[in-house]
Amino acid sequence: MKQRQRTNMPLEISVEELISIKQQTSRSKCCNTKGVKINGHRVGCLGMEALEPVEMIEHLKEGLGKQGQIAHVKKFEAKEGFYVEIPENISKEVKEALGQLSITRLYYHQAEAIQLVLSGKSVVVATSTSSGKSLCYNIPVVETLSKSSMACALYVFPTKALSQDQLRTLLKLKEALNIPDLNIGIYDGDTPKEDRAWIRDNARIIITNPDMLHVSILPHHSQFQHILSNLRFIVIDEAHIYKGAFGCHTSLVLRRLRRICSTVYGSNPTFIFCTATSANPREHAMELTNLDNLELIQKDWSPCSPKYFLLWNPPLRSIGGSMNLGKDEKIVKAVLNRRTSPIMEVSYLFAEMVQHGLKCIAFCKTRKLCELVLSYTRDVLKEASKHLVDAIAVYRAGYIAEDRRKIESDLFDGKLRGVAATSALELGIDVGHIDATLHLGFPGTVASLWQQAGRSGRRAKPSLAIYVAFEGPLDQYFMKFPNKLFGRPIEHCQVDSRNPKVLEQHLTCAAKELPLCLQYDEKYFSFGLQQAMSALRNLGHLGNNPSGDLSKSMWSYIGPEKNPSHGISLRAIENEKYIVLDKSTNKVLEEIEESRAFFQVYEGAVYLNQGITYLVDELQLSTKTALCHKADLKYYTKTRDYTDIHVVGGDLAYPLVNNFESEHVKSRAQANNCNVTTSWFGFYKIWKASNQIFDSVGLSLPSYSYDSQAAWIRVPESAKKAVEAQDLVFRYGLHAASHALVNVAPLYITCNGSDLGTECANPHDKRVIPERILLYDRHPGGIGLAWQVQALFGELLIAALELVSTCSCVAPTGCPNCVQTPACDEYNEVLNKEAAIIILKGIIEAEKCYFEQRNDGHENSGQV
Ligand SMILES: Nc1ncnc2c1ncn2[C@@H]1O[C@H](COP(=O)(O)OP(=O)(O)OP(=O)(O)O)[C@@H](O)[C@H]1O
Repeated sequence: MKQRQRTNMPLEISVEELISIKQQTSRSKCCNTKGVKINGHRVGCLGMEALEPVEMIEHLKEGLGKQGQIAHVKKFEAKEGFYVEIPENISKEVKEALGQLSITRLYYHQAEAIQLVLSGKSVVVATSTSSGKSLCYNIPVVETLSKSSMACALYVFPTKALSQDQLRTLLKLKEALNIPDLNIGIYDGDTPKEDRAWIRDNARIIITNPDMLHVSILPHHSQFQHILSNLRFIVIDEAHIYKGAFGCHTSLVLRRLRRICSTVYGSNPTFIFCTATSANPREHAMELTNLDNLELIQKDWSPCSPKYFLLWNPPLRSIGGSMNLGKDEKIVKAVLNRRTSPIMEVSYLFAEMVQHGLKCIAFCKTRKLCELVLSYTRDVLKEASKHLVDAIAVYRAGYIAEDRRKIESDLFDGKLRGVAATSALELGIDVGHIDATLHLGFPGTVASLWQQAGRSGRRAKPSLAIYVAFEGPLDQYFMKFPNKLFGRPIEHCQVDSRNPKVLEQHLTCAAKELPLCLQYDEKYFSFGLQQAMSALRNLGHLGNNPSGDLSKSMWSYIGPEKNPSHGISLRAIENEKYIVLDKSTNKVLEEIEESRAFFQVYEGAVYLNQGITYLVDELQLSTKTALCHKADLKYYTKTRDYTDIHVVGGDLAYPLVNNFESEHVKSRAQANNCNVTTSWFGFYKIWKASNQIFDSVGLSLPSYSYDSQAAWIRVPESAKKAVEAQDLVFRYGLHAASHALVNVAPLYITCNGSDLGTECANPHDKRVIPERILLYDRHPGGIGLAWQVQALFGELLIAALELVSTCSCVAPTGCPNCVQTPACDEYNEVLNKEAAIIILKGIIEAEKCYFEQRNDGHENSGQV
């Protein structure tokens, strides 16, 4: 097959060029200048004309974006697809079936993947969103299964929604193929008990997830004899999801699966991985399975339409009228330096998209942000085009599965014109054509931003993506240096399958499934096997029969648990949930994980769901139920709480990287297991219109604890004294310095600001907080972030100092660009920027001195 050269270089367009393009071409189609006003500010237009993405950019320049919000426009040029004929070795029947689904030719990469798979090679396909990855596995699977009546396949998806989506696709293909005995079934937690035995015995394609493999299929593998003995293919789609702690667990589940297939059932299935683009797709897939060889396909030959990518910086606040600059110039300047709310900006943009016929997903980092964006967008639509108020919805975790399926299909059918969604919609669930995506803040990784933006323009039409910046340093950095964003390399997918703790956990499961044998099992579990097995023997979890030559080397599970897999969760999923019930309809509105419940529902809380306001009347702790009713309220509520971190010494979840010898800036930071406890003691009632607190109510709720990991460093006594010598309060400085580290962390490690927490000083709680800077992993159980932070602590301290000392803000409490963070448990109340600078300098100096002295000591003792 001959490859053709294509041009897909991104083209930079400056705002000035855009203006001149606008002047040369006709005026924007929408010339309704009246506009929607909220609180006296123009927040959108009244027009309803359908606009193409490029026209929308013009329209925004003339209207909503008039205050210079558009910091940059980048155009990704369209590229043509490179098609080839469906290979000759694909049967006439399969070709005809594909024809019925309008697939008459293949993209070059599809044909390449299919040929490799049919020749028995395992592959990883790492091409862009909507590049036809599903056919890379569906064609070889149906081709093989239609020829051999025994052959089977196992499909693994990370979510139930994706499994449902894939089932629909496969059923269409099966219908077109007309092979009645090609039974396909989903085997997950939602599969009714009465259907399970039939699926186990009859399905030739089973669609499942890693959790189900772990707790059900592998522990009861003999019940799956039919499929495991005939297993020809294992498909792992959306493989990029398997990273961090979840990836580590999944890799060990996949190794257990390979071992059982080969040792018990004599099958050696071909693996087909599909993944979003990452820096290391092949290495990542190999680490997930411990396969020696995998063919990589990453050159993408699918067509794509042009995409316009806008960077949108909310305007600086304007203060009108009778302002007396002379009176307190400093404070006025500080206020002037603040930008308007990115949440409002996204809401206005969302309304514009919907009004002008661009189907849109507004990606927000948290569930609460989704609800706020929906609610504010509806406020604009009420003024601009009332009939569209219900054409938008929220899509996020927490909603019951049935509600989410309804939103997916309404979006697909066009009943909905837009959704405000969390990353739950980032994965490839087919919601039909999307024209535009909005991104409220940087999602944490470039890979994730491209994945989200890839949800629009999936067919041949141009599309638009707008990234709206928060005031935080990372977002502002990208607004200032757009090329740093567009040129930023895609991150690696990190999996550490050698984590000894996780390996031991899965070895107990593996030994229960089939006795372990060092000689045979090292090829699945690598070199850590011997050490982990001996640890398990010492714990009394593995036992052998010493009488025979063979049985002596076979180690069975003899530990205390009947089903060891039941005690091991692959992802930090909480099983304990609170339900929120609408009293008047008895409808369950949401299920909230226990760790988050008391932030949202308590007696007197104002709770938002699909943009509707409810008042919580009662929280029943015994039944874990919050009862509420719809209420039109002019205020919202915010809990008052504090979080204590108890660092547990010794036993590390992840091995400590001894960064004394590494290339990183040296520091004595440590990473330890920790216990995080949140206590709630009250809540504020705050007027929506003015953001003014008007009431404070006490609360008595049980505290909530979870285990995680933290990285921390001690503050030297000299730094504390230096702060106090300036008449500054140490705890204010410590709090601000800790925030600065949280703010710079996403520049160095793959995470969101909200993934990491720190010890936040509470204005009403005068307890002494430990003299340390500590960053902890906010995910119950931890996802390995503390370990990454610990290795980079030296760099983070230097970057934090630079951030705070170069920030031009003048208020003692700093600004969101330096020491404030939206993730602060204490609403950024107890902060002091000047003291933070002294503390950060003090730690950096102390660490430098320590290592210099250490080096001198080594040299003096003859060591280098
Ligand atoms: N060879 C082809 N010819 C025409 N259309 C195709 C071809 N291959 C795939 N498509 C269409 O492209 C769309 C996207 O395909 P698919 O969902 O498989 O992409 P994907 O890469 O798996 O997407 P995601 O990254 O979101 O998971 C589908 O509508 C599919 O029918």
